[in-house]
Amino acid sequence: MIVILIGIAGSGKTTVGQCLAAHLGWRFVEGDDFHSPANVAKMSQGVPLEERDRWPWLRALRAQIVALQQQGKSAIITCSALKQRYRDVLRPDGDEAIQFVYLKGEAAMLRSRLQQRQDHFMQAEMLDSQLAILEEPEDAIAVDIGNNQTPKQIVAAIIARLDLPTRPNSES
Ligand SMILES: Nc1ncnc2c1ncn2[C@@H]1O[C@H](COP(=O)(O)OP(=O)(O)O)[C@@H](O)[C@H]1O
Ligand SMILES: O=C(O)[C@H](O)[C@@H](O)[C@H](O)[C@H](O)COP(=O)(O)O
Repeated sequence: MIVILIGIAGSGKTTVGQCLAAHLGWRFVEGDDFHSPANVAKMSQGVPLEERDRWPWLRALRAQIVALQQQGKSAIITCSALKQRYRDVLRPDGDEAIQFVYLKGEAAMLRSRLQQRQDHFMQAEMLDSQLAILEEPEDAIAVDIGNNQTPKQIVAAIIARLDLPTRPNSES
């Protein structure tokens, strides 16, 4: 099974995704690693990506998903995937073995997190552009990330909502 954590920058895709993958003993695939150097340079300068910048990135991630499925591997993947047509690249055929989990949080909290986050090309100034293009997914399981929930609590909520197996010897 492939679980794709989606949402606005700062929603915790990487943090929660690493925690969830460790808990399940699954691979973790960071979607941001599939950006071209040109995309990273653009975002580092505070310039939001355009559609044409996103297609190669999304297609590369899709290729990774297909490769994982061919190898019979389960994985947690992160990708903002803010628009329906981006999600359709990642899951073109409605494959039920690929599940989107939308980390849903309020803009003020996301902004404050991005202001505090260090060493990342995506700065807080980019938040408004992300909020502007977000198409709230109808094809995802939405998980609330508010109320000061810890990553572990959010992981537990995802596991419960998706009815995922937990390893007997994994830490909670
Ligand atoms: N549940 C949480 N509670 C508090 N801080 C969090 C939580 N999840 C993520 N963070 C912090 O918020 C920032 C953004 O998280 P990150 O995982 O990078 O989000 P994304 O990958 O969606 O952009 C990071 O500094 C991270 O440590
Ligand atoms: O972790 C984050 O801060 C975000 O996920 C971030 O890296 C970014 O959102 C995309 O990778 C860019 O693509 P979009 O402009 O399509 O979100």
